[in-house]
Amino acid sequence: MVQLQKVHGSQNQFFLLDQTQLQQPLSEKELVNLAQQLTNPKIGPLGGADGLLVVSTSQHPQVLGRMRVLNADGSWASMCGNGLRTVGRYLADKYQQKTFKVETAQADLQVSCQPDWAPNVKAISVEISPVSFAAQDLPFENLGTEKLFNQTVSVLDSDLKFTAVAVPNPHLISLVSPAILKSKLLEQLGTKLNQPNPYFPDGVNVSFAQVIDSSHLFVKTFERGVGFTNACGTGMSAASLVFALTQPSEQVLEKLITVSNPGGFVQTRVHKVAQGYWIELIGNATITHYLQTTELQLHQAHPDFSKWQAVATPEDAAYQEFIAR
Ligand SMILES: N[C@@H](CCC[C@H](N)C(=O)O)C(=O)O
Repeated sequence: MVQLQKVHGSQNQFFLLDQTQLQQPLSEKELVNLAQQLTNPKIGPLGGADGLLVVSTSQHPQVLGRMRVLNADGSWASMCGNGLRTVGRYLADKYQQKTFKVETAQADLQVSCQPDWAPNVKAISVEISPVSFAAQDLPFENLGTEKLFNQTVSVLDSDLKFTAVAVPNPHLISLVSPAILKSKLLEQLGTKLNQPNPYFPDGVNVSFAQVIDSSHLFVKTFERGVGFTNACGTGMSAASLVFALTQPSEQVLEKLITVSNPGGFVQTRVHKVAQGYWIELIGNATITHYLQTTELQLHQAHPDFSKWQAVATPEDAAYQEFIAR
């Protein structure tokens, strides 16, 4: 039998598959198909999810494992902050280690177990990096600039100021008023920029952030390859960086920021180093269910999810109680 997990970070939901359990690891094509089917709310188990996290071995020295990320639509993502916390927890449990690195598409990133936020609410801190503002790293084009930093862009909106930043997955961030946050604009922009468009050829995660005070943001994200999610870890990290850099009078660098989101909250800290910036992202890493299936099922073009066994853990109830408080 093979065991998968259903996990979440701030209720950004994923299935987690450790390919090292399999006699024959899934091919790239099989992984894409599995992600599309598992995450589909109409046919996937447990109401689907936002993505599939794929764990495998890493050949890099001093690294505990490798994480790859598939969005719900089957596109690959170069990074996932909420996902890395849950993969970090998985590897911490598997290898009984508290501080280690995980290989991701562009970098080996630091993970460290934190004290539980509450009984049955495990917390993990992860490194979000590398950070780049260069157009070719998102990529974006036809916006009349090589770097989009706190600028209006008439083809996107006449008033809002945008920053484009790769962490390293691509994000477009705007600090907005509560009225804009409530409007349809985020959905309209997210939809426009995640279908074929002249500006972001690979799509982009779009986040609106409301500054609540100098140590508190609220961030909502329309994700590339998914749509609205309860939270986007890299989006909240990117928004914290944009807040720190565009509002220097708030002196946010190196300080803990609480970032609320529709699924709960995380904490971030923006660090300035010689090479630029990196962001620390701290938040829950919750296992909601263990799923059992056969290796044969995973290789099927149309897995029969009615044959998969799901066992709930007490962790989601604990998380819900924690955020309600
Ligand atoms: N939810 C994630 C980001 C997942 C990938 C993203 N949709 C992309 O395509 O870049 C997070 O927590 O960071």
